Amino acid sequence: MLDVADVSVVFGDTTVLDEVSLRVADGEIVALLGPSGSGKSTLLRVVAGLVPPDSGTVRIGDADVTHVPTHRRAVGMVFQDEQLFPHLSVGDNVGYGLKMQRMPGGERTRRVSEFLEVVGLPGFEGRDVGDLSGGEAKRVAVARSLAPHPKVLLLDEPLTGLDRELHDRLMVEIAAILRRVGTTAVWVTHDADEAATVADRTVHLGDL
Ligand SMILES: Nc1ncnc2c1ncn2[C@@H]1O[C@H](COP(=O)(O)OP(=O)(O)OP(=O)(O)O)[C@@H](O)[C@H]1O
Repeated sequence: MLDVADVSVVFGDTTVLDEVSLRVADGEIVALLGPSGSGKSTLLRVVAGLVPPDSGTVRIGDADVTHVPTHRRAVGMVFQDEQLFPHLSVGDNVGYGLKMQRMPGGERTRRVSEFLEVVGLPGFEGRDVGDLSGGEAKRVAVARSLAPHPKVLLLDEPLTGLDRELHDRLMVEIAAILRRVGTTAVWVTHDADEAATVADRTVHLGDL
């Protein structure tokens, strides 16, 4: 589903990614481990189309997307400091990407409620995001990223900054959601235990 081949990224005179290759099968969850500054976020940003590689290719499904803009790559993202749109309801947050895709209102409403159910928050459409707990907000962010049916989901240390108990609970919950949906995902983490819990396979950036 995802095929990163010989990707290099150079910032100034520093080579951050040096001919990195990574393949992720359909429905597979891969954990990407590596020390701080090793280029994990940069690799996700290349897959997302936010950083153009200096060389190499990115394929998603059957398509070479190396030069395709982010919004046409069918990639979902969940970041560490994920911010929901504070001025939008929970439902409008989850439906945001669908609106961008110009999905008609009725279908959008159904898709939003489907994904709020998927993340265990049925009926939360009208809630104010400011009233959500940290765990609920994170699950809304996951619903928002999954609702447009991304071909690949990229998670960049999605649980960093949460207290241990919430971290451990959400780690299990989110991994179960991704499995249920059959999502193909790359999950960046510093934490080898988190990697072992959430992923089908763990890769170390230094080995790629
Ligand atoms: N746009 C940029 N311009 C210049 N240097 C950058 C840019 N983005 C990242 N870097 C540098 O590239 C290196 C890799 O950064 P990256 O964020 O990919 O690492 P990481 O493995 O995700 O780190 P962490 O685990 O700390 O988040 C770092 O040295 C960083 O300072």
